[in-house]
Amino acid sequence: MAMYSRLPGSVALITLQNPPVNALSAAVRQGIVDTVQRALKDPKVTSVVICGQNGKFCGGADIREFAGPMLGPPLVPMIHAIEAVDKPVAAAIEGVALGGGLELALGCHYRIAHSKALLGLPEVTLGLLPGAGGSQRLPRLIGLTAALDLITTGRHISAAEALKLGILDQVTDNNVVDQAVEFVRRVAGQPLDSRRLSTLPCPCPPDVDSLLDKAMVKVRQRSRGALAPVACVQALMAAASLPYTQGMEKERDLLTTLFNSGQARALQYAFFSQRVVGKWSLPSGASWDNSAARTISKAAVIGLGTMGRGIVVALALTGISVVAVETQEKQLAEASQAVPAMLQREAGRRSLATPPGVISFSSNLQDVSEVELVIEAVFEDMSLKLQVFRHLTSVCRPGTLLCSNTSGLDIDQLAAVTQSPGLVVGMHFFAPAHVMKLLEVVYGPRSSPEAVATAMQLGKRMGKVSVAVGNCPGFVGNRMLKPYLEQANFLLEEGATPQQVDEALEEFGFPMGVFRMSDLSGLDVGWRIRKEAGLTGPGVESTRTRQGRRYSPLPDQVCEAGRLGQKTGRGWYQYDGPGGRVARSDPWVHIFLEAYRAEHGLVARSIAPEEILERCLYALINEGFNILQDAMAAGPEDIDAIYVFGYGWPRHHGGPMFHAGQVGLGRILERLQHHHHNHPDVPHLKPSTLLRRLVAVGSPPVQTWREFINKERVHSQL
Ligand SMILES: C/C=C(\C)C(=O)SCCNC(=O)CCNC(=O)[C@H](O)C(C)(C)COP(=O)(O)OP(=O)(O)OC[C@H]1O[C@@H](n2cnc3c(N)ncnc32)[C@H](O)[C@@H]1OP(=O)(O)O
Repeated sequence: MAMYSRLPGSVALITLQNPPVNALSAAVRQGIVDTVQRALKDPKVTSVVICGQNGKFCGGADIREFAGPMLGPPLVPMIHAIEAVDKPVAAAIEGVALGGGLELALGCHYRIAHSKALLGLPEVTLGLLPGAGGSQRLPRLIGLTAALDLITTGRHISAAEALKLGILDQVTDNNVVDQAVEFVRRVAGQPLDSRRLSTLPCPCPPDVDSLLDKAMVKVRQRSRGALAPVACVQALMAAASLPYTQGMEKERDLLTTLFNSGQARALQYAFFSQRVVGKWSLPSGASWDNSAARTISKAAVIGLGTMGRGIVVALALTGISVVAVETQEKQLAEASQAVPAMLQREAGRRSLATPPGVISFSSNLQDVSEVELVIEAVFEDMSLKLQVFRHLTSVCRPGTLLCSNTSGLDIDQLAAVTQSPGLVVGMHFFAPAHVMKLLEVVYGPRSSPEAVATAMQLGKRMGKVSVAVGNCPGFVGNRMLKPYLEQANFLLEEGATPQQVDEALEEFGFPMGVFRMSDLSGLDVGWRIRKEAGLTGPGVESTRTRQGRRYSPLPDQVCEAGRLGQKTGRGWYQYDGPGGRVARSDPWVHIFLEAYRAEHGLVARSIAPEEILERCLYALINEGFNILQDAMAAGPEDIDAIYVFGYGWPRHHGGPMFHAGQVGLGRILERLQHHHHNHPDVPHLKPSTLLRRLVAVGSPPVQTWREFINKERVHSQL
């Protein structure tokens, strides 16, 4: 809806009303159309101000409406009608002007914003382009180069930057509506022609073709396979070369194509799943709205390796004071140099609302006695972690939350050695911990709702997408990674090369294929885990069946050859030297694979990219269904957010579970059955019961799975 009021004097005020972000729903658009007409017809009104209720101008088109048929007045003619008004119209921008919200403001003749407002055209992040005239008006206002940047990245900019770019006419620290009213009173009667952006030419640099070509190359590299960034560049090409009306036709055609693409649906799903995971719930019934979180102001981190350092920085960036503990003197000395530098760099990169927290370094575990929360980030070794937890429970004051940054060990085992098992949770960060957006908050059977709520809220304060997950080996992300890695190794045994596997996955949209990624992370990480699991190491027979299932000793043998990935300059690829970044095919690997196949009597066959994708992705997806079935994730959105924010799953494919729905659950089931038939010794390929149940009831949409699973559980079908 939109409210109309006549302010003393001659200004009409139109207030958008659709909490929480005044999205442009059908009712709001109808309200705008009606109130603008009213202002136009009222001879006593000489100027108009448009603002939003509750300190937010407008968060853009109502994304929830995209799933249904278009109702109510369309945005484009509505904005044209505002631009055509012969009385000055100003947008009074507070909070946000995003997407259609900014496009509405661009249709106004003037834009006045509060200094804390954020502006942007983030449609590209939803698989769309600024299709309410934004792709044609913005470049006419700020020039092609700046518009390319804003529209293809979708980034939000501050009012100060918007003023500098020429998007805003005025920025104020005072009441923005009062300022806008004063502004329009001042300009009433002045000619409006030059204020109608659709009538202006688009300022372009002399090398416009080369600029557009470079922009196209850049967007294709940045998000391989994504349609929207490419369409954004195409729309801006039209703005640079065509009259406004034809540019708008191009904008409409491109938008229609994008709207009908699976990618837009996937990206909009990803937008909502990011928000769904914040509304967490546990099988016990504890949830975000019935569990109180503690606000942490003083924390400690134990262990200052790569992960520990990143966690210290992430905490300090939120204003939390941190005691950083490392018992090895050399590591402590290095960390006390490196961490402040990391903090300074990162604080400089973000404009921090609060000053960073103070960090103190210590080699003494006793120094954590006064903190409210401890995050243990020592080496991934259960006996070492147990030792640390026993020590912590004796030195920390009662009520201190004890968290472990384990990537897959049993949280309950750690809780068992403490005096308050309810105050123990996992906080699984991803490297580098101060940069990566994902945090898995792991609850054990005894973790209290308060401990989970506190860890979830702390994650949010650190700017993370925090997802509550159950306590099982590997939790959610790494548990699903296991069958994916396993399939990749089996494909090498059967005839593929690391490059072929990586190329298929990168073509799908992963920034890095599985072997390139393993080289980056270090091959010894998985090697150590397999040794601990008794799968490899001295005394273990070198067969291709271990613990009753197919096993590939290939990655162990690569490690045994001293090839641990980028850090040793050799792994699945070769690099310029230790620490090198550019992966090149290595003849050693090809000879090694041939010798391995010959030793085991394997005949290499040619494997199509489709099979590579099916084997790797469907095995991973199948494990996702097992996780949902075991109630280790509350819903498919949780799994998808984990994969998008922590594992490089291409956002335009929504996440593994969403992708399964897009491909068709029947098809996934059929292909898993096919591959399991061919590889009966691979349990990960055996279709999960949940997948079968979903197919049996007609493959309902992903948004309904959560409810379905809960019902099935009640009726003991799972
Ligand atoms: C063509 C396409 C056109 C013309 C478009 O305009 S597409 C839409 C472009 N706009 C955006 O992409 C903005 C999306 N929203 C955001 O980025 C953020 O929500 C925000 C910056 C506006 C506010 O952030 P924050 O304060 O953190 O709040 P939440 O993100 O949690 O959002 C609160 C609830 O509002 C819902 N929401 C937000 N924006 C929209 C929208 N455009 N349409 C519908 N609903 C929206 C969001 O889902 C939250 O809902 P709940 O989870 O509370 O139910």
